[in-house]
Amino acid sequence: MTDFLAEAPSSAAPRPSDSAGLSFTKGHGTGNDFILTLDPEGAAPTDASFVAALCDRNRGLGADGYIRAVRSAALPEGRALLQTDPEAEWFMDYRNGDGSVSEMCGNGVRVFAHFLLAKRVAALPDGGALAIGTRAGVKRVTRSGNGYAVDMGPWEFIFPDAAVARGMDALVGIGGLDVDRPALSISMGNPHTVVALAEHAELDRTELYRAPAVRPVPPAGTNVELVVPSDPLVGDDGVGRLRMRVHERGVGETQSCGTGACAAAAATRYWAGEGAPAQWLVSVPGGVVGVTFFDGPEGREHVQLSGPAVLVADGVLLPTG
Ligand SMILES: N[C@@H](CCC[C@H](N)C(=O)O)C(=O)O
Repeated sequence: MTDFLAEAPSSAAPRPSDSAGLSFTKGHGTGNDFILTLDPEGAAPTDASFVAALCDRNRGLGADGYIRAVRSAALPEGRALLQTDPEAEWFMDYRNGDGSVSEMCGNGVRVFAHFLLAKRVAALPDGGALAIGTRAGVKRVTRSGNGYAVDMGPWEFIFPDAAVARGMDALVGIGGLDVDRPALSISMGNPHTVVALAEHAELDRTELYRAPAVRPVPPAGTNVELVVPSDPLVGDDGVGRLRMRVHERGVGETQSCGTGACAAAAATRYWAGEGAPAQWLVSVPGGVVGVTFFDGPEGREHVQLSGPAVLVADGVLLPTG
């Protein structure tokens, strides 16, 4: 049994208050991995030191993020959503591996839906959608192939004036590349800075264990996506293709980032201009996710993310120290 809790600073590492321990499930979406806990009343620990110790790959269980499944009614953010969307019974309370809170996680929300269904606390009727509360609003998840598709809502420029005037709004210094690269800052509810590189060799030699130096940094920090559009960009099937690596805010380089894939496709589509496809496949180190742009019900363009969701193991975290 792990004793990592004993290594976290004692003042900052809340123990599971329940003597039965903290039940958790390990899951991933294209290698972006999470520790999930079913926490209907919102009582499980969220202290940043606890989360960082839990997610530590050498001294903890190891994960890119920690997700509590809390009833929306048990959290102020959730109660606010319930006023307009009473279907969103469950709230995805997402934290990065360093313990910081994020507004949204695209791979996480698919894994979250799969987790709720596996725990039989939610149901997804054939052809129906599961509404999930997040800090970036309510997301609707449906089944798609062997995985799930999520209506991620509209994408937005973070610095609209510069983005529209120049097609870029930031410069990014990246380890392993000698010259700063132009970038476009895009919000998927959480912030992203997308850099296009010309060649696969460049993408391969970038050092993403260090955070890229972004100027200007969006107000709440940013996730950085490096993309190489395929050549030709659009295949005979009318689908656009990209290869992507990502350095996530609050984590480091990860195998995949769903919101990052959406932002990367949105930026590349914007750069490609009129006639660019609505459907994209984004290859990440951990697999492939699909991104589709469509007209949302309120007349704004929405982004749909699709991909797999895998649950790996259940466990119980017992205090040992
Ligand atoms: N991997 C996630 C994004 C997780 C949050 C991100 N690190 C942030 O701080 O915004 C995804 O699949 O979208």
